[in-house]
Formats: sequence, structure tokens, C-alpha cells
Amino acid sequence: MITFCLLHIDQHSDSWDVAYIGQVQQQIANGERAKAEDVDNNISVFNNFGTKKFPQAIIIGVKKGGTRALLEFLRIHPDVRAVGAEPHFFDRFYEKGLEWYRNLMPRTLDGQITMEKTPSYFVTKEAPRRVFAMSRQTKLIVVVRDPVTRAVSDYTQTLSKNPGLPTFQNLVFKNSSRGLIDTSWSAVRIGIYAKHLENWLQFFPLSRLLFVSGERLVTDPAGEMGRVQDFLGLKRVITDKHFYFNQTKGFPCLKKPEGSSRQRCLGKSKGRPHPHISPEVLLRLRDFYRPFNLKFYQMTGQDFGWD
Ligand SMILES: Nc1ncnc2c1ncn2[C@@H]1O[C@H](COP(=O)(O)OS(=O)(=O)O)[C@@H](OP(=O)(O)O)[C@H]1O
Repeated sequence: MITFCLLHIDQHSDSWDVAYIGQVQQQIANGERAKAEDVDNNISVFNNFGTKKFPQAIIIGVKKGGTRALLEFLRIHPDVRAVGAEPHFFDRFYEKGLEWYRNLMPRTLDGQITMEKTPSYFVTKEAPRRVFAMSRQTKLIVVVRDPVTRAVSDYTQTLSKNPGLPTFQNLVFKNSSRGLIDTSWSAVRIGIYAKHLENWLQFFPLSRLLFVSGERLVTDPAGEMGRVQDFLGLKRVITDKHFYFNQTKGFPCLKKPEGSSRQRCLGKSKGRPHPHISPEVLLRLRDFYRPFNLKFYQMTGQDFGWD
């Protein structure tokens, strides 16, 4: 069961995850199921303690917002246990049932929070109802990023897998027109945050959602992690002592714990250079998003400063 899930991992995961998943798969192949659950903590004893619980908190979006960074930062908290791969339960695998989902979760002790992240949940119409059916108490975290940059990041990822892709400019406008934005293109649609949020607010009160700024997660990771820990009811364990700015990568990375050789920056697929896109095209896209951004600021009570 676990192997099946891990084969459906975040297809755009970074090398850190791939290394992690490789270890887990190897250990499962060796019949070390319980031990495998703990490779992320470098614990070499069998772990049959604790129970598998449904996640009390889920990072539901957004794709290319900085969700992997947030999850990996959270995982250094001793009271957080999370699935490394993206389970995609509430969008792709819902018919497998809740027990299948719970089985994917790591074991937790009392007081520990179970988490997962699947960024596509935010834009999945059925996801709010389904999460609500699991537990109306679920805390929902959304990492949001300037939708223009997010669209370019999304495009960059698709381009890396399919070098023959048409240009961004060709995809962003409707065929017949140079000015009309093609909202059927997922790279555009995902960034209409206000629309997607409306679906979630049909089931969850705003207080159950936390909006993390993808920009501030890069410029002030400790500050943003403070908000996240407060929201989750966790002690503020993750602080600026845990981060350093890696000049080569151009992003904050986690400081290495003493004696560990584990890489603490995210992999190559996170923080990729984006292709050049003409400023007029970006401006047009920015104009398109402006009213939706303003609506989103009103709905959340937060100004993300994207204009
Ligand atoms: N610390 C750190 N290190 C590396 N990258 C970071 C970090 N914090 C945020 N980011 C930004 O995360 C972007 C990828 O977002 P996601 O992890 O949500 O992508 S995915 O949806 O899971 O594919 C990724 O987007 P790109 O820059 O376009 O590659 C990064 O800008």
C-alpha cells in the first residue's frame, strides 16, 4: 500500500524528496516498514509507537507557492510529523477511502500534529466538501505567491518536462486575440485565488485558514514560520536560528544539525531560473489579476502587495 502511494509522488518534487522516497522504498523492499517511517528523523530503531491519525492540518496550496519549503521547514518541529510525498487523496485517490488515506500517515504520539501537503487541493472543486467530511476541525494552510510569478513558475516547470512547449505568450492569450487572457490555461486559472477561496469558505470559516506569503517565506522565513506555528498551536521552536541565506541557491536553507551531512537546501526544481517573458505580456497579465487580487485581499483581510 505504501509503495503504491510513493510511486505517485509529487512529480515535480525536488531532489531532497526523491532521496527521501528512495530510502523509504528501499526500506519497504527490505521489509522494514516501521523503520521506514522514521528515515526522515534518522532514527534507526523500529517505531511502532503512536498511532496513524488523519491530518489535523493540511497545506492545500497553491502549486508553485512555496509549499515544499513550508512543509520541510515545519518538519523540523518535534511536534510535527508529515508525509513527505503528496498523497493527492482529496483530488485523485478519493475513491480509495479514508482508511487508505490514514494508513499513509506517519505514526504520531499524543500532542504531535499529523500533516500533509498537496497543492492541487486548493483548486479542486470537490476538495472542500471532502476535507470537511473527514473533519470540520482541519486546519488549512495556503501558501500564496504573486499570481503572475506563480504562472511563470508553473510554465517553467511544464517547460522543463516538455521543451517543445509553445511560448508563454502563446499560451497566455486566447487564440484569436492578443489581449484576452486565456483563463482555461491552468497556469492562469490557479492564480485566481479569490474564486478558489470562495469554494473553501462554503465549508470552512476563515479562521480555519492561514494564508502564508510565498514572498515572505523567502525574505523572512522565521517570521512566516512564527505565524504558522501560532496557527497550529505549536510552541515557537522554529526561529531565525534555523535558517541561513544560501547565496548560491538564492534562497533560505536550513542550517545543518551537528554531525549531519543531509542537504538542507531544497533541490534543483525549487528556485529554478525563469525564462524571459516580455514586460508587456507580464503587465497585461498583472492587469488581469488586479481585481481578483483586490478581492482576495478583502476576503482574507491581508494585503499581499502584488500590485
Ligand atoms: N527556501 C526555498 N528554497 C527553494 N525554493 C523556495 C524556497 N522558498 C520558497 N521557494 C519557492 O518555492 C517554489 C516552488 O513551490 P512549491 O514547492 O509549492 O512547488 S510545487 O507546487 O510543490 O511544485 C519555487 O518556485 P521557482 O522559484 O519558480 O522554482 C521557489 O521560488
